[in-house]
Amino acid sequence: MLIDQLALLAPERCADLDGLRAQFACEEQLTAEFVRRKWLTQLQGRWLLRGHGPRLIVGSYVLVDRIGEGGMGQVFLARHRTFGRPAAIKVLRPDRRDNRRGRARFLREVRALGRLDHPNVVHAYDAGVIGRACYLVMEYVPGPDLAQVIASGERLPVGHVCEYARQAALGLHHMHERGLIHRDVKPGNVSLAEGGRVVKLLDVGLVKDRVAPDADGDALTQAGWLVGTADYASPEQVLNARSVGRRSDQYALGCTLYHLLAGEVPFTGGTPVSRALRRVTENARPISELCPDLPTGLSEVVGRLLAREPKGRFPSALAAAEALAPFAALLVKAADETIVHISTCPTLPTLPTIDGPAATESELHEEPEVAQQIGPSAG
Ligand SMILES: Nc1ncnc2c1ncn2[C@@H]1O[C@H](COP(=O)(O)OP(=O)(O)OP(=O)(O)O)[C@@H](O)[C@H]1O
Repeated sequence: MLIDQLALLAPERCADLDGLRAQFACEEQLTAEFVRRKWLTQLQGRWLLRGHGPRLIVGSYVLVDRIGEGGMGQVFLARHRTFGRPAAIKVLRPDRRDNRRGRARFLREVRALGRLDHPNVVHAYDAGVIGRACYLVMEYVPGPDLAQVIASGERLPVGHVCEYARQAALGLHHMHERGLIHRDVKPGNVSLAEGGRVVKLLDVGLVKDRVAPDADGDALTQAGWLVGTADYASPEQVLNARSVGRRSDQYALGCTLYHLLAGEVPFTGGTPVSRALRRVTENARPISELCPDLPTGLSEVVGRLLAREPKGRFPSALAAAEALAPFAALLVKAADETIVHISTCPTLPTLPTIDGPAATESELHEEPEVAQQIGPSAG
């Protein structure tokens, strides 16, 4: 049976299998029963029923469920087949596979992550190609990400926000030391792990490699700030994506920090493009006008991160982290409980687990669009 061959069931379930097999006429019914019992996820059930079971296996991992999709990739929750540890697998989107830029951006993320090793940057475990599908296996970061926190309407304590920004700055410093510029720092790319205690920078697909620039110059990301989110891009990135430097990441981090503290981005109103252009000619409204109760000195730190000229910012992301430390440490020391109370964020999606909700009959028979695209027979 395919389920056995793929070793999809947890070992403790296998003891009950013979009895169950006797009760069901065919493998399809048995698969549906496994999903009903939550021994298989809905994704696994759907793909098995559509005959795409083998595509659930990606290298040493088995796909568990779909986490989300970005401009470049579809991201899946997966489990190591031997060790059982979770991982996130990003697969280049089917519509990008024949696109030179799409592939280049994906491979750029793979190469960049392979050079990084820092607690505040998502770890890469593995990468590979199956058929035409490139994939990247990463540390699974359960979240929520800071965009989800903002969307939930929950206003985090200032100390927590500063600690998150401090850790993100340390992650950026590590990247900068290795010649990489993130270029897409925004709340959605800053995610939380370990119950909200640890920040992880995600999605380094727009990274600029100062050590080994791409053969096609920087044409790959000329529109980088548009690809990223215009509300967080630095003035120099708005003017010319090629001119970004390490301090551009500080500006984007400053916008992220501002958004978390004030509940809005530094420039509001108008269109995304008009907001981005205003950044070139205007200073951000001082955060102290929106948040008069911030601790003394924090507004200056935010203002320095948001300096229009890069030379007005901190000399390094490490210096920015050090400047944020006094505002972060005060509250982080006192917090020995989970920092972000996910249950109080009503809009956060439930992340899929093997014990997710049971599938409905119609969901089980949905066309597994993604499955068509993964695996040796996809190409
Ligand atoms: N290592 C990871 N662990 C858990 N979730 C992840 C991981 N990497 C990405 N994700 C989630 O998967 C989804 C898609 O991520 P991805 O990085 O592909 O795109 P994005 O940042 O949403 O968009 P874009 O690539 O266009 O900037 C997001 O919800 C992201 O939070």
